[in-house]
Formats: sequence, C-alpha cells, structure tokens
Amino acid sequence: MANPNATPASPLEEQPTIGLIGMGEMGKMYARHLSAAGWKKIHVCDLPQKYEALKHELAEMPGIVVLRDGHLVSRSSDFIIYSVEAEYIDKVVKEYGPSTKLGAIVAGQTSVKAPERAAFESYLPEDVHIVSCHSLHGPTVPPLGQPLVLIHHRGPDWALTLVENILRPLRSRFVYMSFEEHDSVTANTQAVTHAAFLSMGTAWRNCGSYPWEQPEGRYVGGIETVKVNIMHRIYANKWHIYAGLAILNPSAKVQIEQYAKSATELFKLMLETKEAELRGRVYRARDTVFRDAPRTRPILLSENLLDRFSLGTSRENLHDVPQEDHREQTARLPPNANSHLSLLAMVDCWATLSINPFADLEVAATPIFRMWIGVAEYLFRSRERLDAALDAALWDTTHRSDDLEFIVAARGWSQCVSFGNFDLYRRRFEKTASFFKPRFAQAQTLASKMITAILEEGNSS
Ligand SMILES: NC(=O)C1=CN([C@@H]2O[C@H](COP(=O)(O)OP(=O)(O)OC[C@H]3O[C@@H](n4cnc5c(N)ncnc54)[C@H](OP(=O)(O)O)[C@@H]3O)[C@@H](O)[C@H]2O)C=CC1
Ligand SMILES: O=C(O)C(=O)Cc1ccc(O)cc1
Repeated sequence: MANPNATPASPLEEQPTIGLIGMGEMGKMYARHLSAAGWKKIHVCDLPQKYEALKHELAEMPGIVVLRDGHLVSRSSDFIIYSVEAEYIDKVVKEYGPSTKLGAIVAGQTSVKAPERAAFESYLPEDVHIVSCHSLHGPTVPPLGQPLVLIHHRGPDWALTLVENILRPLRSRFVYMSFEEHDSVTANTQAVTHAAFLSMGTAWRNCGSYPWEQPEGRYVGGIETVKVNIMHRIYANKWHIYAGLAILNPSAKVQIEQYAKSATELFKLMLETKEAELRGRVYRARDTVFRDAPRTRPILLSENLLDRFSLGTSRENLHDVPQEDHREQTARLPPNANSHLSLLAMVDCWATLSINPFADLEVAATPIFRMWIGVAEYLFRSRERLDAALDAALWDTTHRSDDLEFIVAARGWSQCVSFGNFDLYRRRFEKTASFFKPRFAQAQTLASKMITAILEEGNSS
C-alpha cells in the first residue's frame, strides 16, 4: 500500500483534507478506497436532503466526515473531486466553486471534460489549481491496473504530485492527457461503443423477445455472449452516464453518426445482395484497421471460454428454408451463422474515420471497449469467420429482421444524441432497460465474471 503521508514537495505539513462532492456510485467508490488506504480526513457530501441518510450509511467508514453541502466541503478541503452528473457540473461548480479554499486543487470525475473545464474556468477562483481525473471503469470494477486519467490543467507541479500521491492507493495506471485529448479518446473508446450496445438492446427489445430464450432458439454462445452480457450491463447502469458522455462530448456525435451510417450502408448492400461490393468494403475496412495492428495475444482467447458465461443454451442455429436461387450459398453456411452487422459496422466506422482503436486501447481503454475490440478482432482476424459472417449477411434471412431492427435503433440513438436531448435519451434508455430488467441480476453476475476471466487471461499472457 502506498504511504498516504508521502506528499513530497507539497506545501502541506500534515495529511491533506480530501473533499468529495457527489456521493453516488463513483464518489462512494473513491471514499471506500481512500479510507481503506489510511487517509484520515475525507470530507464528503451529496445533496443537503441526503445528509442524514449519508451520515448514517458512512458512520463506520474510518476518516469520513459527512458534511451538509458542497460549500462546507469546498471551504475545508485541500483536494476536491466533483463526482456529479455531467449534465449538472456547470450548476454544481457555479454554486460551490467560489467557496473553494485558497490554494486548493480541484478535480472532476465526469466522463466528458468539455463542460467540466468550462465550469472550472468560469467559476473557480484564480488562486485555485486544477488537476482533474477520470477513472476509466465502472464502480464495480476493481481499480487495480485500470487507467486513471490525470489532467494537469492549471497550477504548479506539486499540485499534480499531491494528486498522484492521494490517488496512488487506488493502484490504477495513471494516464496523462489534456482535457481535449481526453474527450477525443473517450469519444472513440466509450461513446461509439455504448451506441453499439444500446442499439443492440433497443433492437432486441423491439423484436419483443429475449433472443436467447426463444423456443426455436438462436445461437447465443461464443461472441454473442459478449454482446448480450455487456448490453445488460450497460442498461443496468444509470442512463445519465451514457447520455452525458455522448451528448456533451463534441467529438462523440461524429462517431455515433458514422456508426449508424456504416450499419445502414452495409445493410443496404446485404438487402440488394451486392456481394462483390459488400465483400470489397468489409475487406478494405479490415485491412485498414487490422493490417498494422500489433499482433499481440488476442483479447478473446476462445469462444469456448465465452460459452461459460452465456445466458442461454447453445443450440444449432435454424436457418430459414433456403430461397430457390440461393440454395447453393446457404448450403455452405456453418451452423450458428450470424451476419454480426454490429461488428461489421464498427470496423467500417473505424476505417471510415481513420480511427486506430488499438492506439486508444494502449492509452485509455475501459473494460467494455477492450471486450468490444476483442470480439471485433476475433471475427476479423479469421478469414473463415469473417466469410461466414458475410455469407450469412448475404444469403441467410434468419437474422435479417433483427438486423433491420438494429439499423432502426442505431439511427434512432444517433439522432437522439445529435439533437442533444437528455429527456429523449432517458426515455429511450428506460424503455429498453425496463424490458431487460428481470434479467439484470443474472446478467450482471455473468458479465462481471466474464470481464474478470477475459481481463485475467489477457494479463497472464
Ligand atoms: N458510473 C460509472 O461507471 C462512472 C461514472 N463516471 C462519472 O462520474 C460522475 C458520477 O457518476 P456516478 O457516481 O456513477 O453517478 P451517480 O448518479 O451515482 O452519482 C452522482 C451523485 O451526485 C449527486 N449530486 C447531484 N448534484 C449534487 C450537488 N449539488 N451536490 C452534491 N451532490 C450532488 C447526485 O444526486 P442525485 O442522484 O439526487 O442527482 C448523485 O448522488 C458522472 O459524471 C459520471 O459520468 C466516471 C467513471 C465511471
Ligand atoms: O467501460 C465502460 O465503457 C463503461 O460503461 C463504464 C464506464 C462508464 C463511464 C465512464 O466514465 C467510465 C467507465
């Protein structure tokens, strides 16, 4: 464990007082880890109406002092982290920022930094330093080894050193970048990835059934397991996290729009059975994204590993009766064939926008993004698997209605983000989430185990 008193070069002679404004999932996660690390003065608050309940809830946590509001936390703390909804960061910093202690350091945990930066620059006094942060994982993932972005925006070097020392007990991997770099990377890694999973969920909901539970059975093992489990994990979370990082990040709209466009264009080629055009486009995208990618050990080692985490039972896929003129092509389809349109579109989108997902993976990947590249890699690095997906896309009508729903969903999410409408986003999100709610508990457990297994296998390489 790091020595919490090791704060060299900082002007503080005793332990710094750490302030946490916003005691939701992330605020509490930080409180738990910083308290366990031995920090003795942690001042926290949520909204004033939650004061009594929070005091009761955290009574046993060593070092924690619950205060009534952000003014009291700001006035008394040397390092303050705002962990509130991105949508409210302006309002909250406007209210409490002017109370910040002279010479203190301020950070935000928000997943999108453009509004956070604007709020800090507008409302924090000049004599306050800004060293922001962002843990690139959810509150249930252990922070050990996960990327933790640090943004040294304003203030002396000792301010960054102090923040590093305070946060070192999380044992995350510090990644240094500017506010702008942060938003560009997270648009690539998070926003468009979430758009893909949100679209899958909406599509399945609009099909009106859980695909892995239908009596006639679709295959839901292998990489389909990742899609289903991660989709559940996202919809079991709070909508505002995804809405904020998509709607408020200026780079995110472009990626999400291109994703929907890629999916639509590929789907049209499928419908028109324009085989040469579809194959050419997908192979070109594969070459652009994967040709120069590092040939390290693949993220997903085997589909068999994934089958252990499946919500459904693997079954032989039932193809539609082949259409007369496509009898020959459908005959060569393997069992469990799937067009994997969501993945074809992802790689097409990366290629079109010249995004190198492996560069982002190196710097600042979230567990979900790592998994998403893992499935894309699994499909695209095998000619056999990619051709099977393309054959299914062109000749197998079994999945076509699902693919149609997927297109409608992807365009809907893209439009919602481009309109910047939080309320519409919430309604879309909650409508889909309510459909999957009965399966959340089981799926969450499976998803956590799956993520742990995949990350551990990756680390053991
Ligand atoms: N959850 C995740 O996976 C991650 C989230 N983040 C980011 O961290 C931030 C917090 O997320 P998370 O903890 O999950 O969200 P939560 O909704 O769980 O927590 C936010 C908390 O801040 C409270 N709050 C709102 N306004 C104030 C205020 N004026 N004073 C004090 N507290 C206030 C909220 O109250 P109320 O609910 O009543 O509004 C809520 O309790 C977000 O910006 C998110 O994008 C970053 C990394 C991962
Ligand atoms: O891994 C993901 O993309 C998640 O969904 C969890 C998450 C959500 C918000 C963040 O700012 C960081 C991580």
